[in-house]
Amino acid sequence: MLSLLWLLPSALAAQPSAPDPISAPLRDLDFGQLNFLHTTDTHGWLAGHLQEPSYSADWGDYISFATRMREKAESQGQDLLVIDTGDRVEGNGLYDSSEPKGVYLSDILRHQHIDLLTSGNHELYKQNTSEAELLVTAPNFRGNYLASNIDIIHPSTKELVPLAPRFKKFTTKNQGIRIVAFGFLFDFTGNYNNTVVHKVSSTIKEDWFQEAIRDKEVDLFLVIGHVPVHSPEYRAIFKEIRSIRWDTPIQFFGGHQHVRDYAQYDSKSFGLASGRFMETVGFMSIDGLASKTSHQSAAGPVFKRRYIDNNLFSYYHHTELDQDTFPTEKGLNVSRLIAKARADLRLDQIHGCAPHDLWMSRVQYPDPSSIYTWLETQVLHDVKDESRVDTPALVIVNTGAIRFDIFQGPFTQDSTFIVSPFTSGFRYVKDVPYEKARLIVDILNHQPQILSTDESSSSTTLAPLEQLAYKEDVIVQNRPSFAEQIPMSGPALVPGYTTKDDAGTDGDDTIHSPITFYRVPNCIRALISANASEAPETVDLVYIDFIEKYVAMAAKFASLNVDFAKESDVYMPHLSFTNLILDWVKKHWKC
Ligand SMILES: O=c1ccn([C@@H]2O[C@H](COP(=O)(O)O)[C@@H](O)[C@H]2O)c(=O)[nH]1
Ligand SMILES: [Zn+2]
Ligand SMILES: [Zn+2]
Repeated sequence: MLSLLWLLPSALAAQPSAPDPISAPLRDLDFGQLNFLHTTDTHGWLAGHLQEPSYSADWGDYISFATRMREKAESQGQDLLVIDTGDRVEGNGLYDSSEPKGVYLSDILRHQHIDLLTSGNHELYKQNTSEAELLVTAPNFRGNYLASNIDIIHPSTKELVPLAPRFKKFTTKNQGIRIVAFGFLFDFTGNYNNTVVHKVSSTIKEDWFQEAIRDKEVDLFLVIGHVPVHSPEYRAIFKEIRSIRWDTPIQFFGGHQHVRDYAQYDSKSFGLASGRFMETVGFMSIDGLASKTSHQSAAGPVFKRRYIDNNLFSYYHHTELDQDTFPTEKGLNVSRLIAKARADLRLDQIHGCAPHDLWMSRVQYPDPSSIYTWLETQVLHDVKDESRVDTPALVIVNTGAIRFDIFQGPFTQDSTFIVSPFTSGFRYVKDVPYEKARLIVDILNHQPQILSTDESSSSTTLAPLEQLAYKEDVIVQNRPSFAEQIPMSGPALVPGYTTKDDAGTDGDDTIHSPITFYRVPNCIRALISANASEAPETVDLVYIDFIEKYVAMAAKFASLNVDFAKESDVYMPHLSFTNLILDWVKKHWKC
């Protein structure tokens, strides 16, 4: 059923700086015997989106929402489980700007009751991040953190141990549904060497997994993971469980691609992916399941999904509450904790003012409003190593290093990490023929999205297109909105998510008008030369160090005979990509 909800004035929202009111027609949620709320790829955005009304609820509001939803489910004798599938870190000042990183974030995160959670790839890029998962996050959610295919070298004992239990069996409180749950990470290879990510295909052949799926007292297999729902990894897990249990329902929750998506594997197996950056709270319900005391319904279980826009107005609607009855004491306290953390970290400190919006994929590239054109024509021209000042350089950056758009107006301490949180610096190889350097960029750009959304290939040659392109149409279609405001002259639709998935086009709770997105290349480049009108013969080939492996592969393809391990060196020591952008903003964008 659709209802029109008038969104309330910002004064009523939890954050003092929450954006102006919007109105939006909403689709309702259908509760079932077993209900789920799902977040993924929150990347530190626990304060919500301060500049986008559609996504302006914070983690405190989400705590109130989960509590009220659980109350609603339980009042009907049903169950509710809260799931998170990783990439909780890197991408927002609330995580990245503290010293050490993450101290405020983990203290905020732990207040949500999460029934099952797992790790993303971002938890594993650096040694201290994965150790914080082992020593802080997993204990904070004791018994609920699962790591079916991740081991870590314990910092005290130096032994390789599972990051968390491999799986868990439990029975739901109200319905008595017996669940066996797993927690996977996709076949990630970019982790620091203190962790081991076992391939999904070999993990599912291990004895513990084989025994777990042979358990006959199971009403539902629950597979949560930082894995795209349309992926070879989830397909393999589905097939393995099905080969043993032909009839048991399987619910998957996934992430990593930052899209809303829903996969149907068979009539009793579905997977939900719930976007990114606290824009989306995924909702699933299942009805007709067997339990300790009842049989599966004759017609089979019914699965329903909904993608909830993360704002108070959706929350009020779905809980049938209002600004007086919705918030819980705990939720309000967590919103205050977030506000205090933001103040301590001075996240509203202004470094400069953007003269206009700069988009990642809302405009075609190149374009004066493309963030990549801005980088190529302006920011990257500040990449210059003092010791190489007289040598032309071709600078290569992966577009995936940029994580979010820049809105016109203040560029804050928070924006610094929202736009690019990565600490990678630059490296270079000298005396590269200019034509070969250009060819390397062309080769990189003729590959699938290896440098933007996926690093699962461990191949030593450049992978063929099909190998890495996880359902690219989904990546392009189900992109997030920028929630631009339409003037309040009636129930006009707000631009936003218009998701198309395996169940159709009715998944989003909020009915939006669509937004067009454009593909961007894997890499951009800028030639830095005193004599820009003339093509140099040779250049310093400068690249962000995160992509060295790919640059080296492309160089091989371009017949450039360089041993990157021996012949590359640091360029502009101590400069991270994040700081390059920040320094440029401070210098050029006066308010
Ligand atoms: O140091 C880094 C780390 C990551 N990236 C980019 O991010 C994606 C992975 O992010 P997800 O949130 O897991 O999708 C990776 O493919 C790179 O494009 C980076 O540029 N630098
Ligand atoms: Zn992510
Ligand atoms: Zn990821």
